[in-house]
Amino acid sequence: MLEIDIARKSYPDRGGQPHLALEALRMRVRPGEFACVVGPSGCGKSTLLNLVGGLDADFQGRIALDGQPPAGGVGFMFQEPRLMPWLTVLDNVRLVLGDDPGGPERARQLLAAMELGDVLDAFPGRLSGGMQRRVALARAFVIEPRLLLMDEPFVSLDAPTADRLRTMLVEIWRERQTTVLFVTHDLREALALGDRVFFLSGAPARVVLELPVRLDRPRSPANPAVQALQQAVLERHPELLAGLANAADDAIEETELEQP
Ligand SMILES: Nc1ncnc2c1ncn2[C@@H]1O[C@H](COP(=O)(O)OP(=O)(O)OP(=O)(O)O)[C@@H](O)[C@H]1O
Repeated sequence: MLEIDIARKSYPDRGGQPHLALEALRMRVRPGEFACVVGPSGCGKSTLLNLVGGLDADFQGRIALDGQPPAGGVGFMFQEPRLMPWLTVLDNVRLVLGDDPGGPERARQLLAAMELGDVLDAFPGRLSGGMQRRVALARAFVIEPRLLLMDEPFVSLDAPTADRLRTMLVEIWRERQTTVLFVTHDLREALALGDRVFFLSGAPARVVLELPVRLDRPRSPANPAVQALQQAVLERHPELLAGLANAADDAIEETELEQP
């Protein structure tokens, strides 16, 4: 179980005033659950992931994974793939493995599963944006993390590429039962991916709504059931609409594009 109880997280020095980013933020994520976090731009989503991943310890509160601070066994995937340009695809994934004897074989298998078996020796500069994200996805899973933190990993990709990556992510997640905390601006993406969606308020961010998603998988953001759920959420909680990038009008447009 991932337990997040953040009493306060503030940043110093904002025009002389401290900026209170998170306050009274509480979340519980079950083992193996795919949890999504949505919220307005700048509300503190990346801050939350940094605290959960132990990249920032300067906060008041408690974060525990199975009762312990979540040190080690935590994987990250960010908005940018953050690959080393001077290393090949295979070496980028092997880089995070340390001395793990089974690691290199696992790296090859994961890259093959990501349909990157033919470009193991290529350098990242030669790859498309979607391929680079697939390398980053393989790198995130190769350490077999207990917890995977994802910060808008599919942003700024075209829709079919992002969809394909989501499908691949859900496939590996289901095989491995990794606990995932996935941050996105896009409510439809959250509803397509998550077992549970946490909605954050504007700063100081706290959880204002927690929504279990019980739709069958596989789901895509364009799936009518996902769109209907999005509409239902926004009709019932119009206050959420203000801050979310994915306004209801977008959903209607996409539904029309889906018509035969
Ligand atoms: N190192 C820092 N020092 C000072 N203020 C910071 C720092 N990092 C973030 N902030 C501020 O804290 C707030 C939350 O930032 P954060 O990046 O966590 O939001 P976010 O929800 O991830 O944003 P976005 O949706 O734009 O990705 C913002 O107002 C930001 O300016």
